[in-house]
Amino acid sequence: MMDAVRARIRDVPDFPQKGIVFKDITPALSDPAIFREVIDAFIARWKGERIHKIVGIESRGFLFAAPLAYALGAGLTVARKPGKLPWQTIREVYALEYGENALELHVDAVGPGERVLVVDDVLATGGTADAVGRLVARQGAELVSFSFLVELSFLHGARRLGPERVHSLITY
Ligand SMILES: O=P(O)(O)OC[C@H]1O[C@H](OP(=O)(O)OP(=O)(O)O)[C@H](O)[C@@H]1O
Ligand SMILES: Nc1ncnc2[nH]cnc12
Repeated sequence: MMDAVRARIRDVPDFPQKGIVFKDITPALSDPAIFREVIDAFIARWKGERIHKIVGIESRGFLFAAPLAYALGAGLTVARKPGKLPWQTIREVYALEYGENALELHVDAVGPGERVLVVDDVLATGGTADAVGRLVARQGAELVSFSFLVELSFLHGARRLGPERVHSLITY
């Protein structure tokens, strides 16, 4: 299981800067059978978990959050880079494997009583997902888990997020 998907994720050395080995997921998306296998695996993990809303993280997280929300019958919302969301927002700053950034969420994106799943393509240091977890918590929603296609375990992002609330389809 997942071996065919793993085979379609390629390493790109020194992208976007020297010393980073970038996991390029685009070959896994462009093959229809592989893309289906990925989305079906996310669905299999989260169906029956009463997820009310999925937060997709800009930008590659959107690719998985949207079909998963559709399949689960959950709502979809987005955590975006600063200045992209038109309504009133809250913001959290975070350090990335390569730099620093911030993410925003609409104030009414999630709220009390909602079971929320945060979805992204890659878990590296966990800084990005942790920031989104803080945004969700600030709005009083219940953060059920974080779910990723790829986890780079040597960067210990799961330790940072809390291993019991981290799910990954493929681990390196
Ligand atoms: O665990 P971390 O160390 O925080 O890194 C993981 C994040 O980095 C990448 O996003 P990036 O900021 O490159 O944005 P993109 O998806 O728009 O390319 C990736 O898609 C994750 O969101
Ligand atoms: N090495 C990596 N490959 C792909 N996405 C990433 N996001 C952060 N680090 C990454």
